[in-house]
Amino acid sequence: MEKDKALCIVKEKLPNKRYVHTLGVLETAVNLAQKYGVDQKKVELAAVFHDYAKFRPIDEMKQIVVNENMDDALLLYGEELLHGPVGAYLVKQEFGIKDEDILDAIRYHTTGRPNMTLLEKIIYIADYIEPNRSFKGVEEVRELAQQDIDAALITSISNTINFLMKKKQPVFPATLAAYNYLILKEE
Ligand SMILES: Nc1ncnc2c1ncn2[C@@H]1O[C@H](COP(=O)(O)OP(=O)(O)O)[C@@H](O)[C@H]1O
Ligand SMILES: [Fe+2]
Repeated sequence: MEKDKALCIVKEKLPNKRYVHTLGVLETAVNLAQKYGVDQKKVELAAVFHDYAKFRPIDEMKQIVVNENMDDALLLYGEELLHGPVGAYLVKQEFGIKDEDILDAIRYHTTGRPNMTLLEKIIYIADYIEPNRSFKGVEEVRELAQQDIDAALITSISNTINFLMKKKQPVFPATLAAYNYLILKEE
């Protein structure tokens, strides 16, 4: 599918603010893909569709997790975790996007996981640092992303874990595993 067609599809599904966020992720991800040498077409589709399912009814997303035998843990760590895996499922079903690299980047964009592909890392980081984001610590990750994508990932994942812990919210195990994987690899 062409990027412009994908953009038309998500524009219909997302409120304007989320669509503008998606455009920011697209621009940032394409930039990182050029820097790190990742297929531009794959990065474009993964970026445009990453939040495709964000505004689906929670019950519908939970039903898909159950019916499609996805990881049960997705039902236990907060509703925010549903839209990645469900989005990957829906873009395959509805638009015939079968490229597993693209689907994985959509699937894991919220939680991360150990041993992420470069495409997954780029979507994760682009989601975190796109120009419309303005939270404490974002500038440091923007700078790291230009030097060392793994360093950017360690900082953003660690910020997210800290953020969840401060609010006494549960942390999805794959996110902790992603952090450990990156730290152990550094040594
Ligand atoms: N590892 C995690 N475990 C549990 N909840 C998480 C985790 N990572 C992110 N979240 C929740 O998901 C929200 C962000 O989802 P994400 O897909 O990264 O962003 P977006 O809002 O752009 O869709 C966070 O605000 C947080 O509440
Ligand atoms: Fe998201």
